[in-house]
Amino acid sequence: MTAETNSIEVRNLQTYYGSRHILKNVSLDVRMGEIFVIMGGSGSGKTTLLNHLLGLLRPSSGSIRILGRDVNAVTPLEKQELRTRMGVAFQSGALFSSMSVGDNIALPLREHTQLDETTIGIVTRLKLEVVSLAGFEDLMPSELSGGMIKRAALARAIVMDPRLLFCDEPSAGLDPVVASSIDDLILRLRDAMGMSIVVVTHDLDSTFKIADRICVLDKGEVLALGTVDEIRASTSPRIQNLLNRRTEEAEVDPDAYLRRLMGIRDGDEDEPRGKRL
Ligand SMILES: Nc1ncnc2c1ncn2[C@@H]1O[C@H](COP(=O)(O)OP(=O)(O)OP(=O)(O)O)[C@@H](O)[C@H]1O
Repeated sequence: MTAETNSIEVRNLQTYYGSRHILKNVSLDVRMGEIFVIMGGSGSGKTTLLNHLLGLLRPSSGSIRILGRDVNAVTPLEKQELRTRMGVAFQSGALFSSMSVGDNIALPLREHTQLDETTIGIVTRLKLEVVSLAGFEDLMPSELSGGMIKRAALARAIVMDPRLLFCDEPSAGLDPVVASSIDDLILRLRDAMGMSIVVVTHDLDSTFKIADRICVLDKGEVLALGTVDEIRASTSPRIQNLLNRRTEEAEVDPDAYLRRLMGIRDGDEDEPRGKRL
């Protein structure tokens, strides 16, 4: 039974928006306990795929099994039960601004469990401690920094001890040091709680730091899927192009660039073309 080794199984997923073909025959597995990064450029289909995995979109065809259940064949009650086993940290943090940090984190417990308030308080404070925000429960979201909001969103996403955690662009908008500390936190959460974590990002540094396996999406297709080493070693020009984009930009030959600007063609004797016109 594959459900014991895979927390997600996607087979031949196709998505159309009207006549536009958005996801093209996507198949992938996310294994229990791994950090699986979905990366790709803007418009490659990352958010659309994430929405499918969360059961928010119906595929045009293909199947999606989450924790052993076909998300498009479950009853509404089963879907609700499945959702309590999945935590989601959205890109913006998505905390309710009118509630304290503690109330934001306690919300899933109040909505989905019968726990009494004392226990809810203990679990909330424990989760805040896990994300290094101990003692911040009485602050309002507006009093937190960008990095703290991401941490609080992660605390809320794990408050129900999910088997599967989804993080949408967890380090977007953060400076590199804070972004790196969020990467460390994601690694620590997986090690401490043993859950599978699906991260959607376009950040290469973050991807290579946290991923066990990477799925590279390009124009709605799985361009590559493998470990960090496998992706780095890929000989596909499209993958290499993606990985080396920054390097290529950094390796512009300043002399050649200046010659181009001045209109000097290769082979010309340093005479700007403009002079001859
Ligand atoms: N509701 C929609 N209706 C029509 N087209 C859509 C809709 N949502 C997304 N698309 C299109 O689907 C494609 C994939 O979009 P998606 O948001 O999944 O990409 P992405 O990789 O998450 O991009 P980004 O990193 O910019 O968020 C894009 O071409 C987008 O324009």
